[in-house]
Amino acid sequence: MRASLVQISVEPDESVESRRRRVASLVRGQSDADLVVLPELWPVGAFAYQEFEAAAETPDGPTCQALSAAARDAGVWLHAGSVVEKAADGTLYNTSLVISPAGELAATYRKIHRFGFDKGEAVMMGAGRDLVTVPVPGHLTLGLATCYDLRFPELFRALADDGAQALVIPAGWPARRRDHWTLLARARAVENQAYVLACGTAGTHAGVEQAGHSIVVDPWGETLAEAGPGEEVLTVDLDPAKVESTRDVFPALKDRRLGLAPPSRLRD
Ligand SMILES: O=C(O)CCC(=O)C(=O)O
Repeated sequence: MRASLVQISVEPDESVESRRRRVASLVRGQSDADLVVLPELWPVGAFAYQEFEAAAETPDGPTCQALSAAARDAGVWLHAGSVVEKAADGTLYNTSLVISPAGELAATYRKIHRFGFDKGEAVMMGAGRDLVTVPVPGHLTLGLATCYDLRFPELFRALADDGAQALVIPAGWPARRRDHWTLLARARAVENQAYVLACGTAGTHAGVEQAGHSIVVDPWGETLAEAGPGEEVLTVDLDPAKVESTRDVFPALKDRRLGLAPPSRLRD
């Protein structure tokens, strides 16, 4: 399975509409891939809180339409990163879109852990509640998470329990915590014996310099590829058999002692 992570630069001098056109064209250029992954909230910028309301759309809105056409033209599965979703009741969500090679919206995932503590996304957006896995026929089963979710290992263990073999994490991770990003990406791969495909943004928006450094880690924890800080496409071949062989050769997941974890404590 060939995966291409498209690390997009998000800068304030480019409009949402022109970035959408540019990104659709970048996706069309990835027709050699089976799966293309984009970052978190790339249309508006993950830290452009003031613009969330104006940029909000439905899951099948303009970003989905532009990217569905691009996925169909390229013949790829597309994790289109996330958009600001406005639900029917007016609540905003940070929602990832997965589009099939036929250009159909195959899955959505609302970010469960909202970033910002007492401001930004944490107060402006609703929290997702559903785990989402997406089988890519003939390839790997994807487990979906977004940015700050990376800090919550229990989410990834639940995704692995649900059959995830590749953990796909679009992000808008700040440069000043770049070490956490790569460390946690590797940790999630090692502890779940799964591929990690973590796609971040480049550039600076809303005064927050982005880390870039998108990274692909294999189920043994080896970094297969890591981007630099700027706009870049990272292309990596993944071997679906490696997940099962790693779990067979080093069957640590079988040694779990269940019942030690506290019950789920999702905040509203
Ligand atoms: O956890 C972090 O350090 C960054 C998280 C973040 O930027 C986000 O979730 O948007």
